Amino acid sequence: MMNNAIETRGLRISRGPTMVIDCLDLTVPGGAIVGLLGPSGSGKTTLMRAVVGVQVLAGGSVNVFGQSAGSASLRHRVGYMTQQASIYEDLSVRQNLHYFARVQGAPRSDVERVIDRTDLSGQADRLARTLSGGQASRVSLAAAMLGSPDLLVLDEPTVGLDPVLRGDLWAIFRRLAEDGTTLLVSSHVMDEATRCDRLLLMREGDLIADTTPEQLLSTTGADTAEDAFLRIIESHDAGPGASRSRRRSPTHLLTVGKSRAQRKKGPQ
Ligand SMILES: Nc1ncnc2c1ncn2[C@@H]1O[C@H](COP(=O)(O)OP(=O)(O)OP(=O)(O)O)[C@@H](O)[C@H]1O
Repeated sequence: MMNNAIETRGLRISRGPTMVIDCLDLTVPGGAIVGLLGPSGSGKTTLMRAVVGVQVLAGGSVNVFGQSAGSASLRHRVGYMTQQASIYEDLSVRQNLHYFARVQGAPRSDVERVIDRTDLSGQADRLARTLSGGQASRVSLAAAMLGSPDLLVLDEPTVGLDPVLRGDLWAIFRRLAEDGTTLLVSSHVMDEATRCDRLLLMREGDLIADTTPEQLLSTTGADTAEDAFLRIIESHDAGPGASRSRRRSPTHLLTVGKSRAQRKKGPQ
């Protein structure tokens, strides 16, 4: 039986005094680029931290390929690229990657493979501090790719990059997905939605839409992903006081999650 790449059930996470994610159910099948989109502060990083197993849970479960997130058996199957480039500035690109390969127990030969896959051959011997933002992002991505993980969790990998560099990174993501890697990619740039196979829209810790780029546009009638998301958010924010048909329209073909207030009212 094929395990889902990611499955959360009744997931609850508090950060500081705030319950950031409250009862999140999510299923992500493997082998695709899954966009995790939502405004700043909606809980994308928190969810990703739970998926890679570095976040304390207040309740519920997170499974990755059928194993509890963070378990030792997943160590080589999950790669994580954090929002901040985590590389040593006084080492070259190649030295950084040799260091991370050693820490992660990845084969030495992997270093040249990931340099090649991220188009860093021309910069391999340059000190990391001399790299542009786009090149530094690719080094972080290359480090996450060491050991050929089955799931790559990439937290806002394109933030701050110009459209050309963003396009280059998305081309790399697509090649990885074609080779069978599952990618969970967060962004708050809504036009990146169209580059994904599947979309999860988060808002204030809730999953408010689980859809595809095509479905997103066709069901909302919007011309752009940004407009479509705004329509979904408006519909969702109509809240429990709104009529059921109003709440579900125009996103009735999407899997729209219940808001926290709706969940507290119980099944409807
Ligand atoms: N270390 C922390 N302590 C307390 N609260 C936190 C902490 N980190 C995040 N939060 C809060 O948790 C909520 C979700 O934050 P999170 O970083 O997961 O959102 P995000 O969608 O990834 O945002 P962004 O797109 O800006 O990275 C926010 O309200 C944030 O203020």
